[in-house]
Amino acid sequence: MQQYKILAINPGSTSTKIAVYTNEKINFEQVIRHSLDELKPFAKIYDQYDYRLQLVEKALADYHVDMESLAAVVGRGGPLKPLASGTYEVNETMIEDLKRGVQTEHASNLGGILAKGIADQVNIPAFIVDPVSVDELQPLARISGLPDVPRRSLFHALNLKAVAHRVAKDLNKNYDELTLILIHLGSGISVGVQKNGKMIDVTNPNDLGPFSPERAGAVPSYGLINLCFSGKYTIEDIKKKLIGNAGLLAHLGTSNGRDVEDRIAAGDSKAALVYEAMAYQVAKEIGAMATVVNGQVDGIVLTGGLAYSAMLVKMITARIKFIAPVIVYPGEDELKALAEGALRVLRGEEQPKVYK
Ligand SMILES: Nc1ncnc2c1ncn2[C@@H]1O[C@H](COP(=O)(O)OP(=O)(O)O)[C@@H](O)[C@H]1O
Ligand SMILES: CCCC(=O)OP(=O)(O)O
Repeated sequence: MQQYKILAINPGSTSTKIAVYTNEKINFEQVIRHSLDELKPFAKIYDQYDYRLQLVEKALADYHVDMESLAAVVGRGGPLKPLASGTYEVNETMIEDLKRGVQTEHASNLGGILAKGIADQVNIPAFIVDPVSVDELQPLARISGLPDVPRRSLFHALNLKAVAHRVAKDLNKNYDELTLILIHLGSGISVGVQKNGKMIDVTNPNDLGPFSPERAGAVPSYGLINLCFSGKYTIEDIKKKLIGNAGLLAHLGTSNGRDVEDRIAAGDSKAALVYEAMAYQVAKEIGAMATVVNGQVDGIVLTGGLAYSAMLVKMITARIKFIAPVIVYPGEDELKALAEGALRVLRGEEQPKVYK
């Protein structure tokens, strides 16, 4: 069997995760952490490019990776223009959109740019897979109460699509025939419903749905308007308040689920209330998504870091198990999902999509 060595890069807000795979087998994985102080000098996400590139190149050198041995480099895709699910070859149009953050600033905008920067050094293709702007919303799901503020499809597409494929395989069912409610329980929380292989409705963890360890989710709009026009905050302050300094962190001073559970075990009633409120909001959103498909749900899938928490999974499950069986796939394997997306193209199983 032909051997393809692939470098996968997943830039997050405080880390850059990299891994090298030979076909489906991992050779090594490294999480490069970035402290707030290290990132402070960079006004925009793209300004971090050289800094992160050097760290990735150093990691490759430390692991003695011969760049000439790579068949492709693949990065997590950012909030590009709304697009279909799949693997895309990184092109100049994409690079321009990633640089300027065409929909919004997000660390994942660096994924495709870093992949291309490294791939070009050895003349191999660079790809992204299932970027956060995968958009398969049905028309009904796009309408909000304000015509000039439509609902947008921005979510943990890479992890949720990969997990949906895993569920189909494990249940021995056809991916396209399953109806699943899929929930990424990470530092942000996405809740979506997938029917016939398409995520027909989903909450953007940065502006809708449940609150999460670091983000506000949907907040009462009147209160938010008053906050915005109080004169106390700039637009950047408000964005940071909603995305990064909200949720568990705002209520409890930590975004770490394990710390919250330790506090609950020690009798902290505020921690218990807030943690249960997060589970309650997740469950409510799952209930809402069940109505999208008239309750005809094959499975509810909990994934992401917080799905390791037996306590949280129990609290959510108690409220939703009447809808459909609950399936738990803790953690995320986005690096593997990236490598697999690149492999499908290298093996000719899938045509790379072209970003326009
Ligand atoms: N065993 C655990 N118990 C409780 N919370 C956990 C556990 N493992 C991870 N978490 C929490 O999961 C969250 C991070 O999830 P993750 O999927 O890694 O995030 P991201 O979406 O940012 O990649 C953090 O709040 C972390 O504290
Ligand atoms: C923009 C939606 C996806 C998302 O929130 O990703 P992160 O949790 O990695 O910021």
